[in-house]
Amino acid sequence: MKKLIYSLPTSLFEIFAVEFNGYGFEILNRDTEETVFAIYVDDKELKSVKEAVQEIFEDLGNGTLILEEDIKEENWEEKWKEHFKPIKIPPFVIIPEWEIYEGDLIPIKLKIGKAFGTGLHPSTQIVLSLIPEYIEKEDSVLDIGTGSGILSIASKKIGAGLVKGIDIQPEAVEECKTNSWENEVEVLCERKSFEDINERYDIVLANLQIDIFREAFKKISKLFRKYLIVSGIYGEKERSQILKLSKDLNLEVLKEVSKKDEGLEEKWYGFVLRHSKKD
Ligand SMILES: C[S@@+](CC[C@H](N)C(=O)[O-])C[C@H]1O[C@@H](n2cnc3c(N)ncnc32)[C@H](O)[C@@H]1O
Repeated sequence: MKKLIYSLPTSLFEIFAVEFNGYGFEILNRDTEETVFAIYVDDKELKSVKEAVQEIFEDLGNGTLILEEDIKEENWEEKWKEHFKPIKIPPFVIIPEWEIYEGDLIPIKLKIGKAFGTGLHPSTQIVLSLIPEYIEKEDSVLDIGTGSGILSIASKKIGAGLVKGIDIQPEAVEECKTNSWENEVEVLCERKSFEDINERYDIVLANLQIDIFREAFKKISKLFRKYLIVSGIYGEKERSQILKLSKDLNLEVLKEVSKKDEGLEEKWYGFVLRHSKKD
């Protein structure tokens, strides 16, 4: 097992985290200028992980590997256990699968894996906070880019009917299945792109990226009946872009939520949209 310690300008860190798809980080130090973080990686994955990080650094035009050190295999799980504490986003609490929770919130148990959706990211938290308000009992839900399955599991736990979680990454689909099983809820986890979905769902959850929305918002907007919950929008520029895309498709903004991430200059945004009555 290796510990790779990297440094990035703080303004770029979240972009990196999204690009790197939630592999799992430990933030060692963060101020407004710089974020220092560690990635723990299996020896056999070392080369591919380092290359993937390097490629993103090149795209971002910044980022440095500070240190690479061996860590003992037996410390590995303990390391994660230190890092992942319960995250409360009422009415939900996200807990690592080894944790026992006895409070009043609705627990979502997650195994630590490679897929995005640990619950730490503001874009995930925004959707979680909107789910109880907009999903009614027995609503059908399509969770585009399900990652760990976190949003599908939350939907099911508050009473949704059929819930489908799709992702193009095979690891995500596996984690969606494992986590649904751990939480004793039935989610249909499938390896699929939203481009290949043709049926409509009451609710569509889409915590994706602006590039995807720019290219395929029309397609996504055809997949929901009641509400489309969009997240993964970072900063004022992307916010204006999504508002323009919505207006062009006659989608009405019912709610806008933003969340500041410590150390980052701009905020993350999420939106609840519905088909405008004029449609
Ligand atoms: C930001 S993560 C969201 C994970 C989780 N839903 C959450 O809210 O934490 C976005 C996910 O979308 C997936 N994705 C990207 N393009 C996709 C597509 N065309 N169809 C389905 N999933 C896609 C990625 O593999 C990734 O797992």
